[in-house]
Amino acid sequence: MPSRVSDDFMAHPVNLHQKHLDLSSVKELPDSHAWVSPEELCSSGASRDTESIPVIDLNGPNATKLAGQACKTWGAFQVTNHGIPESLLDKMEAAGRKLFSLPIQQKLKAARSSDGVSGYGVARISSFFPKLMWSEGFTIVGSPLEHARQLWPKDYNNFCDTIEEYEREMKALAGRLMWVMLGSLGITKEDVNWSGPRGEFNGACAALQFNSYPACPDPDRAMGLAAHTDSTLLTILHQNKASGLQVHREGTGWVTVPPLPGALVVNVGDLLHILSNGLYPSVLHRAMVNRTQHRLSMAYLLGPPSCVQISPLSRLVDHGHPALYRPITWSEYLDTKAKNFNKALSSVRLCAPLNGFADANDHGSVTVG
Ligand SMILES: C=C1C[C@]23C[C@H]1CC[C@H]2[C@@]12CCC[C@@](C)(C(=O)O1)[C@H]2[C@@H]3C(=O)O
Ligand SMILES: O=C(O)CCC(=O)C(=O)O
Ligand SMILES: [Fe+2]
Repeated sequence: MPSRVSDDFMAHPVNLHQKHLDLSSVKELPDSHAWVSPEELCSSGASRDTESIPVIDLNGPNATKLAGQACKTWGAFQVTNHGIPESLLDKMEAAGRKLFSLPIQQKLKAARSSDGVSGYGVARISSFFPKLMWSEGFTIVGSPLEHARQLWPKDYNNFCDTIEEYEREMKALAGRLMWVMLGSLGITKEDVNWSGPRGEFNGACAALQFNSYPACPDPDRAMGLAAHTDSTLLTILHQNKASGLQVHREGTGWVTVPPLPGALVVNVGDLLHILSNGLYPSVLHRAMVNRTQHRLSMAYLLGPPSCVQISPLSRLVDHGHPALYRPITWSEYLDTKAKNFNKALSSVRLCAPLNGFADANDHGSVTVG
């Protein structure tokens, strides 16, 4: 997946030394990481957080209906009773903590290459912003073995075993969630031929992303992970007990998603937005940082099999509801995202909305700071 440094980034070159700062040892927010100036800070109002995304019991009798409502109105929900053992979530969190606490020189041995997807580094979307984010990430696509070996030459097996177990469990949960979410639209296994004979999404591609947000000396002026939508069908996110995830809703603004012990956050991604012909809008979200706690999150990013062209499901398309998006594969979409970032979804759109307003997901006007 080639990514091209954006013109915007070129206009704001970043000092390469600062690109790999050891954030946990920085005592004062450097200008390279200051998203908000002291003057702006005085005038910016705090968000109220009077409501948040629904919490859905996956084994509850209304799970399908509630998930459908949540996807339509928020593009996200939290799920409980999902069947992922808490001990596995704890093990993954510990694995992430161990990884990010390595010395920076060690982490850089597993650095993501400029044209690669896997490895250690800043968020891929960094190139679209003039300032750096207060975070570091580690992406796994396929086997983690090579990078784990570079990080822990003598002791990489534990990490790989934990990742493998987590991916297995997440794959099963992601398939189950897909059917809960699609089921609410009346979609059945026959409507999605690439889901396989038993609808297990066996050929699906996925990525795993660890995010680390060290405690920050000036959190109100920093940004953990800038506002974005995920280029996925769906994303299953686990956050540790430090809050920071916010989702955006039209008319409401930014809303915090509080960490609930044992719960997982489910986000609608751009490809499910396309598949549902816009009925489930992908959710704009971001991560904030805080002064005292180290925040960790891990995302399981589910995509379709690489050869599959994703387009609006034919059951959702008729005379009154024309297909709004052209067919596109996941890797083609990731390329488009790497070039166009938050304009990627509208660049795949076939016809402009009748009311003349922007696509529900075309968040070009939302301020990210
Ligand atoms: C499969 C994916 C999805 C990616 C790219 C690639 C691997 C890493 C994913 C993320 C994870 C962090 C946010 C994001 C915006 C980023 O910078 O890297 C995601 C991006 C996307 O959803 O577009
Ligand atoms: O850290 C978080 O809560 C958000 C992470 C995220 O959005 C991502 O990895 O795509
Ligand atoms: Fe995300």
